[in-house]
Amino acid sequence: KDTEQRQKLANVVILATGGTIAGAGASAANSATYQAAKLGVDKLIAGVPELADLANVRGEQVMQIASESFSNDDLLKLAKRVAELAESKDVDGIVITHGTDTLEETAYFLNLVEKTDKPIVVVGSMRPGTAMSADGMLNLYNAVAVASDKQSRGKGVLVTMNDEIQSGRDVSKAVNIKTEAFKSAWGPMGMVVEGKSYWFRLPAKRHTTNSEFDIKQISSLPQVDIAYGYGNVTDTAYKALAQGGAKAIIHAGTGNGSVSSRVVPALQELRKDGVQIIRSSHVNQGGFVLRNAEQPDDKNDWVVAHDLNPQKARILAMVAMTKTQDAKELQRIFWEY
Ligand SMILES: NC(=O)C[C@H](N)C(=O)O
Repeated sequence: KDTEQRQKLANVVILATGGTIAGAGASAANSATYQAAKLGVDKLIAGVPELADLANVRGEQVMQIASESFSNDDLLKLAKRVAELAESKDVDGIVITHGTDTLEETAYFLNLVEKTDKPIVVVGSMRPGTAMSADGMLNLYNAVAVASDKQSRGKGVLVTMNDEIQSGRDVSKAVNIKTEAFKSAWGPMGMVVEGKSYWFRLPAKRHTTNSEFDIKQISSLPQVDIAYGYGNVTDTAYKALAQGGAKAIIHAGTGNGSVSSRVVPALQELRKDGVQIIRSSHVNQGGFVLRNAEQPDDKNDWVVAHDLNPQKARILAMVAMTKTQDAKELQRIFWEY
């Protein structure tokens, strides 16, 4: 392309972290059996030559891992690099290729801590590039399309999977074997079709430039762990997590974040010892925990996670606890973000 045409296109940086979108299987029939995090970012970009029609694209390999192994240090490393790039005058948008298992956690983390209105789009795939009907190429094409579109600015961190534009706050991996894997209880924000975005909704919760959190002020994250609620549950896991150093425990509760009578006394004790107790729900898609329903949260000084699933509640608790150790203040943050 001539220089004049190139100058008109947006500059998009692709930060690669691994996942199935960079995966490879033994044969084209292997859609589910393969190794994640094999291909480098240059190969990913070379695999979709049409990206050059959308933007001036360059890649950086930030890490090369399957996303189930993502650590808090990895989150910080990635978020700090995103912040540096977002400040650069010659970057208009950022795409992050990521494994789908914890993609919803990273997208929400970035949504909370990046102080920019430039588009940040997180993307993955359900099938490796070597499989028949691989979904990574189109997902990546859509991510670059959204990241280079001025309309995407100021809408928080976005996720492009299966032709949909989802809010990084709301979206969650709800299905693990289909390409239609990512859903939000509140619906997608828009669609991308043939490189063009169509928008229908805006996020109502605080994010990015309107967030009180800033990655530049965060150098470490407190330990927050999750324990699961089910019939016949005991308090063993909760006590062990606290003993292991958890500053907050997310209760991945049944229904409305309900807590078994066998577990309640231990959680009241742990709260007295300074551990934050955050009631979330593990119902698939559409958990919604009400304060003082099911449990007397005011009396116990516990927090409810609102509509955040347990893994997203962990992210918000870690970020919030870089600023406050007060349960009432944590609750305000859980309502607002
Ligand atoms: N589809 C995927 O990307 C799954 C993979 N285990 C990952 O999260 O890295």
